[in-house]
Amino acid sequence: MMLPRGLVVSCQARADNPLHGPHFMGAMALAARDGGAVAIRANGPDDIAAVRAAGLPVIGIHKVFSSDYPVYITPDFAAAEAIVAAGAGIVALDCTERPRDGEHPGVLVRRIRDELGAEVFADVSTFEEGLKAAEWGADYVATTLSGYTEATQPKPDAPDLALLEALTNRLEVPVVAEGRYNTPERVAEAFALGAHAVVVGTMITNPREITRMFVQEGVPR
Ligand SMILES: CC(=O)N[C@H](C=O)[C@@H](O)[C@H](O)[C@H](O)COP(=O)(O)O
Repeated sequence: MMLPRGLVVSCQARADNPLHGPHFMGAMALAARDGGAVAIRANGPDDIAAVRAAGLPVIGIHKVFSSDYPVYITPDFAAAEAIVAAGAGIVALDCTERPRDGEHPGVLVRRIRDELGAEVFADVSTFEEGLKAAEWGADYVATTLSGYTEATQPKPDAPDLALLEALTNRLEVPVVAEGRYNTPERVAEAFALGAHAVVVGTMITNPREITRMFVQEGVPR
């Protein structure tokens, strides 16, 4: 198992974010490592190649947006291949069975393991999706997509601890908590419920959103 127990920091910034680009994401990864992160989650070959310099295991994703399909996190085999070539030892992908421009997630899980020799990190939104992903052979199951699929909307402010607990109670594979874990207390709660690791993104690596939160919640109107 490549992913140690502990805190994973997601270092991602979209094109509209002033911190977009491998230079900034590489620096974020070094900061996260120095702060005690055990692994980095990053998007796309360029950022993945840059965050590798931190020397931690990399959970790679490849976001490919489409106007026709809802699935965008590593939707096909070519996307997975590109991020493994860039240095991701673990490939995260959308394991919901929603329509996608790519292979069925069960096929992707098998091919990523067999043909690319990488571990598979299944991003799911429901208990049933988590069970299926584990059956397909995923190495980790994560709550990443809870709040982001039709079945789980509207998106709550809090993380989906109920889903986390249901999965940790049932599955043998390590379960990872991800999505809206934005305080140390919430991270601690996830470990108490049996999470193997917790992924934190926005609240560590997105200063624009952090600033927005301080302004919205702290500054009188
Ligand atoms: C749904 C989706 O596309 N999630 C993405 C997955 O990589 C990222 O945008 C999130 O930032 C990440 O999951 C971490 O979550 P949070 O930023 O809430 O700590």
